[in-house]
Amino acid sequence: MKIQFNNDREYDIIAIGRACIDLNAAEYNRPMEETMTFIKYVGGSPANIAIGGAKLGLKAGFIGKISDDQHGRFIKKYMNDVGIDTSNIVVDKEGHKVGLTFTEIKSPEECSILMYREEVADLYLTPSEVNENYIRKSKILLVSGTALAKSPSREAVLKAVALAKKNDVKVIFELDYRPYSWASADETAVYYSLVAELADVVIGTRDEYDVMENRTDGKNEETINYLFNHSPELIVIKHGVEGSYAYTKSGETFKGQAYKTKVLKTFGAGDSYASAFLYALITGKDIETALKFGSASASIVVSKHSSSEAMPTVEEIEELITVNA
Ligand SMILES: Nc1ncnc2c1ncn2[C@@H]1O[C@H](COP(=O)(O)OP(=O)(O)O)[C@@H](O)[C@H]1O
Ligand SMILES: O=C(O)C[C@@H](O)[C@H](O)C(=O)COP(=O)(O)O
Repeated sequence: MKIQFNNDREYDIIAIGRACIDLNAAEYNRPMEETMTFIKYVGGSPANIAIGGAKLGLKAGFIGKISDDQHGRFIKKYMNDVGIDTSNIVVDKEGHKVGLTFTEIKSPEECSILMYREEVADLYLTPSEVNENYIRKSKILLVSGTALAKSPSREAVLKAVALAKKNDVKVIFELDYRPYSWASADETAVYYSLVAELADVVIGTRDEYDVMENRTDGKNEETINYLFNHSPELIVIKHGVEGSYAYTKSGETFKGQAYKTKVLKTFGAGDSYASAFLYALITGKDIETALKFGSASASIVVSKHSSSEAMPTVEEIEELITVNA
């Protein structure tokens, strides 16, 4: 099965949500309390996915809100420099700052992130800052679940999803669950299921689907039976190093294997996976190949220091797949 996209569109992918700052521990194998130096990168899951896509050659755009300061300008310049259209990134005029994510690398297996997301600019994106004329130019609208955590960003995203559906733009919902911004598990489940039911493709980890279903120990079969009663035609459920599954509405199941690598840190896997998986779908590859692209991209990024800057090229991904064939 292949997903059909509108090929007459100027953009391959427009992402909506946060563009932030990652501060990744420069010193490895120690807790954050003992980490004194951090290296700055652009971060934020949807920004990382757009950056990954642009590095693979996709024409990408971004809808979001950044701070009117040095960090906001750094983000915009970086995104421009990698070829992302930033015309629909709004600069906040009310003093809201971009989110910061500090990362801790205690060991390759034991990594964590610490997010500073109080009153962040991205959650102040308003519906009036979402433009139909922009969204209609894209094949895909990539929605990050975190952008649903608070109003007015929540309504801005719901407007974007409605406009995408009206204009035959495929809605890809990356569950991207970050507990920090949400008021309660019930609220998260309400908005996650609302958007998942409207999306064409849903991507998330098993744990994130449990958040959507407001349960623990959920089963993939139950998740797909529920979602295939609604709009989704493709559902991707990731299981960390155990690999990932793609399910199609027509009843096929595909399994993607993780590629072994020398892991430096575990974060960045999900965003690199999503960008390469979507790249493969957009360029007409089949789902099995898309799973390989996602897994290979993630394998490359977990072996490097950043999430955004480390995003691989098509050649690097293809080489890894070939070596492991
Ligand atoms: N330690 C690892 N080594 C190699 N590949 C990995 C590793 N961890 C994850 N991956 C790859 O990244 C994909 C997404 O990882 P996962 O941890 O499920 O997502 P997230 O980062 O969103 O939590 C996996 O399906 C796998 O292909
Ligand atoms: O999404 C964020 O705001 C933080 C990211 O930029 C950070 O690099 C990260 O945690 C990525 O992890 P992933 O979701 O496993 O790809």
